[in-house]
Amino acid sequence: MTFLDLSAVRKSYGPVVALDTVSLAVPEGSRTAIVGASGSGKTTLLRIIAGFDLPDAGKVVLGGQLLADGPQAVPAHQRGIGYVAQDGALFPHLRIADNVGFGLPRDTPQRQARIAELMDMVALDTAMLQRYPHELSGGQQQRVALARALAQRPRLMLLDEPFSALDTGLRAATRKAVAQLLQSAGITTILVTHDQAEALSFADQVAVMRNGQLAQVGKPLDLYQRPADPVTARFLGEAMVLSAQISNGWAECSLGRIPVGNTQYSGSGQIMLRPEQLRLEDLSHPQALQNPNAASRAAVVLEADFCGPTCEVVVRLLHSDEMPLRVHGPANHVPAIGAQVQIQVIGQAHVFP
Ligand SMILES: Nc1ncnc2c1ncn2[C@@H]1O[C@H](COP(=O)(O)OP(=O)(O)OP(=O)(O)O)[C@@H](O)[C@H]1O
Repeated sequence: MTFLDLSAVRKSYGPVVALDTVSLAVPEGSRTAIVGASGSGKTTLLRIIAGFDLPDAGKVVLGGQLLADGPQAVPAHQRGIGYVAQDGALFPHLRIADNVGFGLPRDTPQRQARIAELMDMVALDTAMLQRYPHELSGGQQQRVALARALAQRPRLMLLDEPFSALDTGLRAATRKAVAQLLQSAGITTILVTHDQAEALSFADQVAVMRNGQLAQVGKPLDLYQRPADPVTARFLGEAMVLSAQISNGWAECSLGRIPVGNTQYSGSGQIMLRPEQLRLEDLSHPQALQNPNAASRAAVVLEADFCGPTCEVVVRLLHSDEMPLRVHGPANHVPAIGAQVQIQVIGQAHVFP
């Protein structure tokens, strides 16, 4: 069931169109990630949902309540929406206890118990309550910011790049913990990020923004495997886009014949393969020689970089003027520069509609 419904929301700052007729349905209890390049309108959209900015036109409805109809709007503090900013925005001069309890009534016997309960929810030790924000790590500060937002028992939680200041390991762990916490509390959540991997792993719905519009909205796997266009494809991860002649469920391209997923289309078009769909095989491998696409898939290694668990190899097809292709291979087999190899294609290619 739709919990947050945005319809035809528009917002301009002078001549800059920040949001251009954005409509989005967010199901109750779900996690939606809004992902897009810098300046695409993500923060503007979040601020309009929170009530910090007003739309020029369009409606914002939450749980059946009309929050904004153009510039007619319910004020931010009456919306029941939690907001966690990029830097956590904790009050530096207040101890953690007062940061977490900032919006809670003072002088009530329940206050301390509620603060302790919130610390427990975000898996922080209550021994930290007497410290100041600068005495906590970045990840701990983000959890305090989340606890402060949860204190209001929000109907909807908005997270604006809350993990971006954390280093890689802490970032993934904090993201996972926050996702689990919000899911178990049943709080509908919207995460804004410019990190596509973060969006794909956090959310059950991903909305890709481009130039103030939603380019595509869908489930993470659907968007990754079946992007609407090459720009969205490349935004969500590495993608190889090849010209092809498509008919009867097959694409003829510089890599030979490849089965395609969406078979309705026929004619000339473009197909996409992800790097994990390509493998390199030694040309002397018996399977390589038997492959009917053997000639078109022969390639020479241009670059091979060892990257820890994998190696990244750039190859050029021997019998085509196709741009060099990037392949992720196992780290225990880094091919030599100049070696001749054969490309294996795994699974189906995606045809751009
Ligand atoms: N207060 C403002 N005054 C004027 N222009 C603004 C204002 N806020 C945002 N903009 C413009 O609106 C557009 C969308 O900005 P927004 O901050 O929503 O993008 P974003 O996708 O969140 O970007 P980033 O990832 O860099 O935070 C940009 O062109 C930005 O310059």
